[in-house]
Formats: sequence, C-alpha cells, structure tokens
Amino acid sequence: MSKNKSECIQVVIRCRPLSKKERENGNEKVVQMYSREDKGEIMVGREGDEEPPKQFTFDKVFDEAIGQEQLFEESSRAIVGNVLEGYNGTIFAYGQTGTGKTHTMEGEQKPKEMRGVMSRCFEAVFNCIDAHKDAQFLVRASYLEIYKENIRDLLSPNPKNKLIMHEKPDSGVYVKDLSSFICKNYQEMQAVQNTGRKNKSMGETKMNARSSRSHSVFTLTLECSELGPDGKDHIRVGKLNMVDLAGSERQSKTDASGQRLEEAIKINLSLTCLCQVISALTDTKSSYVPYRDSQLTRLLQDSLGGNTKTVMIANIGPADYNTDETINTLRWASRAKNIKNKPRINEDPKDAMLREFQDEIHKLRAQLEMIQDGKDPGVTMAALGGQQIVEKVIKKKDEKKLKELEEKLIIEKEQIKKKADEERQRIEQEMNMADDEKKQVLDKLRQQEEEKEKSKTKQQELIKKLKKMEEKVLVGSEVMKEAKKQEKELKHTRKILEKENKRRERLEDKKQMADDELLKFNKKFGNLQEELDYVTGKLQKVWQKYQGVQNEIQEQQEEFLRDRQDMYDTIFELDTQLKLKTSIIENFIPDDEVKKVTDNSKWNEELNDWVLKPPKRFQKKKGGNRPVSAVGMKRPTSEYSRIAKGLGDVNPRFKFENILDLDLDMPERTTEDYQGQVSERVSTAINMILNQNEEEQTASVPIENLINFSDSILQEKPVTEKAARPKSAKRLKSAKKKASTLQQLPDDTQETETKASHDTTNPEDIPRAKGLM
Ligand SMILES: Nc1ncnc2c1ncn2[C@@H]1O[C@H](COP(=O)(O)OP(=O)(O)OP(=O)(O)O)[C@@H](O)[C@H]1O
Repeated sequence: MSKNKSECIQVVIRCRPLSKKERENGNEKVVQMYSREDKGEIMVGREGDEEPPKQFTFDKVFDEAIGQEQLFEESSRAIVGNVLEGYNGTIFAYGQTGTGKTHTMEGEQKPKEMRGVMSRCFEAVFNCIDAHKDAQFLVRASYLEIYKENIRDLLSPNPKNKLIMHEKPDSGVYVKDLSSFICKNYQEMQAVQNTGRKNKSMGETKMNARSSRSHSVFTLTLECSELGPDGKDHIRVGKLNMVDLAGSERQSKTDASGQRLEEAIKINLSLTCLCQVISALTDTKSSYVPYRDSQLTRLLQDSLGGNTKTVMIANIGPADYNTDETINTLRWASRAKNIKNKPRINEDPKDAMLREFQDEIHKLRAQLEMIQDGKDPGVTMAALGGQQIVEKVIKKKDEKKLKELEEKLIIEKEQIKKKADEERQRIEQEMNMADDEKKQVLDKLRQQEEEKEKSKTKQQELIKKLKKMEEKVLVGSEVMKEAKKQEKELKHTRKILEKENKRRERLEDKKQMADDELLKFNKKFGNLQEELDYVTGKLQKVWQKYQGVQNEIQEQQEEFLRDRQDMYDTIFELDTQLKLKTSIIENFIPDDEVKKVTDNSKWNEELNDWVLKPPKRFQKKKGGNRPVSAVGMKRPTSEYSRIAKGLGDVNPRFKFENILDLDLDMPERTTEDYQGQVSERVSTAINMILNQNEEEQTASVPIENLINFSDSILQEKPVTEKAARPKSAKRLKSAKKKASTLQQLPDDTQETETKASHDTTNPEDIPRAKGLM
C-alpha cells in the first residue's frame, strides 16, 4: 500500500438495548439494523408511521446482540496492527448522552467478556509484541480529559491543574507537561487506565446515572525498533488515541441546572465545533477548517483530515423518545464517512525515546565489560570515543549472562571479606610486630578491602540499572510467535469459512427471489391491464420515495431550527451571566480600576482565557537621606548621648549608635470614601439585585422588607465602622426615599424608571459606589 494514499475514516454504528427505565416507561424500539455483504443498513422509524423510515448506510452496524469482543474484533482490531506498523490511530466514541460510549470504550473489568475497546487494545498490543521476536518495543501511556475547555492530566497527583496545548511543525499538537508512564505488560497498562478513570469528571444527570462530564483521551505510544533491509536498526513510532467523548444533551431533556448546566453548555459547544469541523472537511467548497475553535478539535486535528487511521464508533439508543437525537447522530456519522485522511508511517523520528534507551543500555553494557576487564570505564570510553566502544559490546539482551555475573559478584564479595578477615587475624596474632605497626597494616588492609568491595558494589549497581532498563524494552518470544501465527491462521480460516457460508446463503436467497419474481412476472403480465397496474405501482413507489426525500428535507430544516433554538438558549444563558457581571463591574468597581484591568489584560490563545500582563516592577523607593555625623564626630549620634558623653557618662548605651532613617513601606490606598449623593442608579441596582435574590426564594417581597433587610445589615456592622463612615446613614436614607418613590409608581412606570437609569449614557451622571461594599 502506498504510504500516503488517502482513505476515508471508518464509521461503525452501535445500538444499545432498551434500558430498564425505557422498558418500564413503555418506550418502543424504532431502530432496525441489517448487515448486507460489506455494508450495514439502519432504518429509523415505526412501521405504522405516516412518514417512511429514515435509512442510512455505514461500513458496519451492530445491534444490541453484539458483545464487547465481537465489536472490538470487527471495529478496532485492525487499527492495533496499524499502530504496530508505525501509523497513528484513533478510535473515538460519539453520540447522545447515555447511549453507551463509556460502555463501549471502557466497559467493565469483570467479568472478562465485559471489557471495553481500550482494555482489548492493550491486550492486543502486548500480544503482538510477544509475537515479534526480532524487534524491540517501548510502550508508554498517558491519559487526559478536557473538562469545560480545560485540559487536565488524569495521571497527575494534581489532576485538576490546567495544562496547555502546543504545536510543533514536525510532530503536530502536543500537551505540555503531560505525564506518561512506561508499561511492560497488560496489567501495568490496565492499572494506569484505572488510576486515570478514578480522576475522570463524572456526574449524575436525568439521562445517565454515571455520565462523563468531560472528553477523555487515553494515548498509547508504541515505539518499535527493527532491523531494516539496509542492515540498520530503524525505529517506528505509532500512537493510538482512544477517545470517550462526552455525550450531547438537550437542556429540555436533562433539566440540568447549576454545575451540570455549565458542563452541558461547554460539552454541547465543543461538540458543535466538532460537527463544524466535520462539515468543513466534507464540504468541497469550504477552504477553512475551524480546528482552533475548541480544545477537542485541536487535539483531534490529526485524526480528522490528518495523517491518522481513524475509526468512529457512533452510539445510538433504540427508544422512540430519542428518535430526533438518533437521526441527528446518524446524520453526522454519515457525513463523517466522507472525511479523508492521509495516514503515513512515522519512521525514525528525532524524539524517539527507544533510541535513548538503547544508547543508554549499550553504554551500561560497555561499562560493565570494562570493569570486568579491570579497565577504568570513564577513561577508556572517552579515549575510544564513547559510541565506538558501545558498538563493540554485546547488543542483545542476555539475561542468563547477567544472572551469572550477579552470582559471581556475590561470591567474589564474600571471598574478599573472608580473605581480609583471615589476613586481619594473622596480623593480630603476629608477635614480632609493634602495636603501631600492626595498626598501620590493619588500616591499609581495611582500605584495600573497602576499595575492592566498592568496585564490586558498583558492578552490582550497574547490573541492576541495566536490568531495570532492559525490562522496560520489550522483546517477543519464539514460542509466542509460533502460537500467534497458528492462532492467526486459525482465525483467518474461520473467517474465510464464515464468508463462504454467507455467500452461499446469499446466492440461495437470490435464486429464490429470482424464481419468485419470474413467477410473479408470468402471473402479472397475463394481460395488458395487469401490466398497467404494474407500471402504476412502480410509479407510486417512485412518488413515495420522492415524498420521503421531501420529508427528509423538511425534517432537516426542523432539526436545524431545534439546534438553533438550543444555541439561542445557550446564548441567552451566557448573555444573562454577562449582564450580571457587567452590572456588578459598572456599579461597584471604579472606572479607573476597570480601565487599568482592561488595559493590562490580553487574550491568551494557549490558555483560552484572559490573563493579566505581568505588573511593572515597582520602582524601588530610594531610602531616606543617610544621616550625617556632626562636625568632629565619627558617626551620627543623638543629642542626648552627646551631652551624656560630654558629662563623662561611660554607659555603653551612649556609645555611637547605628542610626538609620528608613521610611516604612506603607501600602498604597486604592479606595476612597464616597462623599457625594447616592445616585438613583445605585439605589435601583441594589434594589434590583436584592429583589432578584428574594424572588428566587419567594414569589414577591414588598420593598419595605428589602429596606428593613438592608437596615439590619447596616445595624449588624461594628460601631467603629459606623463611626468611620458617617455617610452610610445618609445613603440609606436616600435609598429608602428612592425605593418608596418607586413603590408609589405603577408597575410599568417602575420598569421604565429602572430602564431609564440603566440607559443613562453620560458617565458624569453616574456617581460610582466607591467604598460602599
Ligand atoms: N450495549 C450495551 N449493552 C448493555 N448496556 C449498555 C450498553 N450500552 C450502554 N449500556 C448501559 O447504558 C448506561 C449508559 O451507558 P454509558 O454511561 O456508557 O453512556 P455514555 O454514552 O457514555 O453516556 P454519557 O455521554 O452521559 O457519558 C450504562 O448503564 C451502560 O451500562
């Protein structure tokens, strides 16, 4: 296959069974699936309905009967092989909330049959590694989530910290400081996934008791080093992204509020961006793809229209009350089928970690050999030019040899100790030696013994390090290779057999149909009238099809209107929040402070947020003038001590003192007490906010209550504060007066009054409520 041939992303559909709740509610199934030859068809709609059912065709469709294993085999197994070849691969689950995305991607650990795509990919990767005898592998794992447009590291001790996405021209998008763990086997990788899963943002909604509130991405990086036809080692790096997207949800169905609503807004916005990217990629007229509009699309940039082999698993529910959402998911999935990627093998990348590991292992082996030969590894390595000596030593992992070496070292260490003990005993028993001489000889002996032991310990440490590094680099075994080969052949034969059976069944069906048709034909065309009926019937069918298409167009328009309404709701929600914040800023934060913050703020693309420019460093205030000494004095001294000394007082406290005049670094004041009249606008804003709060608890509260409420707040303040702010009583009086005036006005006049005060455009007319709060 050509390396850069473009190919469409593969789209498969999975429909879950009716849930217990749906069955209890009496919901009906509206989804039918048919697998035909190499395609799968889906019909959505009920038989008795006026409108004909909607029909879609995909690469593969799976109904509720499909198990986790078969789904993996038929949708994702192939991509593991591709990743091993050095391609990047992405498997992502997309669909409405509660349709089984997490069930598909993660599943359950027990029983084994319930394991999801992710665990099965891990298993497949390590099995493939086992079957590759002549290659070396390094496997790493990382796990992140995008929660409310913030990237979080699910494997970090602080998973709530925000991470930043960057882009490199050669390797594309990457997340800075994302942790990654080297895994030696399936169990280790599964443990990494379990750790991340515990940190994922989950929550209960009306549609799903354990709903993912974030998009999560598990990345498995597989580096493989193999001897190429040129006789040199080549490294391939494949990355497999396993993505569990958060589900789209309609506010009207989930009844979400507060935190859940905020999450839902962000989820829907990022999924809308995903749909826009799909739209742009499949629209031949579109020249711009809005990847940068959301963190999700930025992260999936390579998987959608990039250099990755991608599988999209679209999850749907079968119940009638979700028909609109099901059709919507199928429409986007159907469009995604036309996205073209150009997968390519990542060969010999500069930043391959496996290369670093191999070099380090070679160096350690060389050092070990040199120590054994009695050479100083540092000197010899440098003299021979490092890498050259590394190339000379055994390249292959040889566990047996290392074990022998370890055992030999233990014995040698014991021998050194034994020999030294014997020698020590001999010297101590020596009669012809003076005590001092004995001591000297014993010290020398101890020194020699320590040096020898040190050298052996160093070798032991080297072996330990070497073993640790070699353990991380994986190599397959011959036995496994054979077993895998046989298993593969068996599977292949089974598949061919199944295909043959299916083909035979299809041929028999076709023959039966042709016979039936012939019979019908002979019957129908008995006379001309029957022929006319036949043609009319055909015409009616065409007419029905035409009407079906018309209905489809109408429904698409309705869907579009619904989506638009949803967007309006979202905009309204955001607008309301913005108005509240603007009102708070306008009424309670001084103009110059707002200006200062505005002037110093700038939009940070990486953080997707506003950040303040770093403040200019305060000019260090110069210290006060250094006090000078009086004429004839060595140092500055106080008047009193001068007189005391003059009178002959020898008290040490009248010695010269170190007097320094240091100004205290007092904080600058940024607030001021409000001196003027309270404006209508301020009192109206207070009343409005208090009114809003009260309205949430009771239907309506008389304005006197609000005034009493504000009275009580003021009375609760400490006396000292009251004394410091004599104007507050006056302000309150004015607010009371305003409120009572408003109360006397009819309802619509009040509204106009409030609006008028809001519409005031002359800033001079709006005294700020500085120091009010
Ligand atoms: N194919 C299936 N067979 C049996 N049960 C399923 C299947 N798919 C989903 N379920 C069940 O449906 C429920 C919702 O599934 P899941 O949490 O995976 O949905 P989701 O699409 O990830 O939802 P969200 O987007 O809210 O995270 C779970 O209880 C799950 O066990």
